[in-house]
Amino acid sequence: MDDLSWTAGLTKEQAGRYSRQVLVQDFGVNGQKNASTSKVLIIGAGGLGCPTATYLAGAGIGTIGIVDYDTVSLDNLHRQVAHREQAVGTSKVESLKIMLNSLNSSIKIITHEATLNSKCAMEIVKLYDIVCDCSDNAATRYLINDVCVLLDKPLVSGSALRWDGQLTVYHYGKEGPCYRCLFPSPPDPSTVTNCSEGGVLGPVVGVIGSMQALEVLKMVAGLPCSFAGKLFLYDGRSGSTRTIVLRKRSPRCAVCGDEPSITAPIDYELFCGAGAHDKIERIWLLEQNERVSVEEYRDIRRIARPLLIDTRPPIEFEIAHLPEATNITLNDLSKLDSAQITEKLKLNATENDQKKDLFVICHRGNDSQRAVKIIKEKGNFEFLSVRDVSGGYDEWATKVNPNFPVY
Ligand SMILES: Nc1ncnc2c1ncn2[C@@H]1O[C@H](COP(=O)(O)OP(=O)(O)OP(=O)(O)O)[C@@H](O)[C@H]1O
Repeated sequence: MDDLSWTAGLTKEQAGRYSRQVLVQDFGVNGQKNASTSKVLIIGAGGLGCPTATYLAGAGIGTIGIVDYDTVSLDNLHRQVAHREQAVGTSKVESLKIMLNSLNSSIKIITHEATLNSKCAMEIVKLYDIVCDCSDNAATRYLINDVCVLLDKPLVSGSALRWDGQLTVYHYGKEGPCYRCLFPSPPDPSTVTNCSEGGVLGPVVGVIGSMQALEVLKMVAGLPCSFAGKLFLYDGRSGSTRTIVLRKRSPRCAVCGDEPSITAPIDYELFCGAGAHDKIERIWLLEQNERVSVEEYRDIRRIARPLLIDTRPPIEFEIAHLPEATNITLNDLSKLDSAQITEKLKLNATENDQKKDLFVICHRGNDSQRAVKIIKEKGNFEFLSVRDVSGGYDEWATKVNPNFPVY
């Protein structure tokens, strides 16, 4: 009788090494066997890539590919925990490979010391089953997204800045949106910042990178992903988390829509504009008390359906309003209690258990400020934040949608 007949397909070495995760219900022997034949690509060997790769190597993912063009610098070490002082000045992919090999010599590590760009991305990505975006700039995010759609690969995407982190799984399951469905056009460089400007705390990238690894392990075990079609937000400062249900795939998306115009990688530096490199989107990282500009509100409603109160008189509401708006005048707002306001907003049944951000809009941005004050004074409100849209419908018509009727 050989070893395999009584270890249900795991070798003696595997059964011993991975026993503590094989014992986990729903992961089990099947998850472990799948892990050993899976090929996962990690793009970016930095703050997110280090923890993601480390946990995947520890878990026994059979083949791990790493792409990065950069060298380790001293100011990387506080968060890029796989790199050591002696690696400063040397290639990040080599430094990470050395660490992963020392953790688990039974897996294969493939290094791609290169800038992932339109020329090489298809050739590299097609070698793998699952892709982790651990990069830090808009051009690379669009590139990875498009290539994953074109090659039909699931994409586990993370980002982090200052105290905050985000995670989502794109292009997994038929209805899930891709990055481009949510952000058809690149962020305005003036509204974004990066870690070298804004800073980032090491444990925040540790949390998000670890979660990226966990989503990969669920995929290889054939379990549902927790964040396909959802955006996980982590505020490390307050310790709070929330999960937003994202919009479904857009039939008009340029890459995954019904009639895609992008059928091969494009020029992403050009698409994102000069200076887009090393940028990270700032959406959802707004301070709680900030008013939102009409452009910010436009970006927020692109990725989720927000709750919106429109305080204008009913006759003006009838002329035109945003589809998500509920009409509650200032007068009515002052008479209603918090529960009645919530009831009027008719929280979406599938998101009932989730707290949401509430926005208020009016004609020019004056009443909306009063409304925010009134709602906050009531206390006990059910919302994560209450903010108004600065400039109201007037600015919406000038800066976002020139077809919106002005009166
Ligand atoms: N197109 C790309 N091809 C290959 N690697 C990339 C690409 N875009 C970003 N990266 C890599 O992704 C990693 C992101 O890591 P991280 O966000 O921690 O920032 P960093 O560039 O190492 O540090 P800092 O922003 O502090 O200078 C970096 O190592 C970067 O070189």
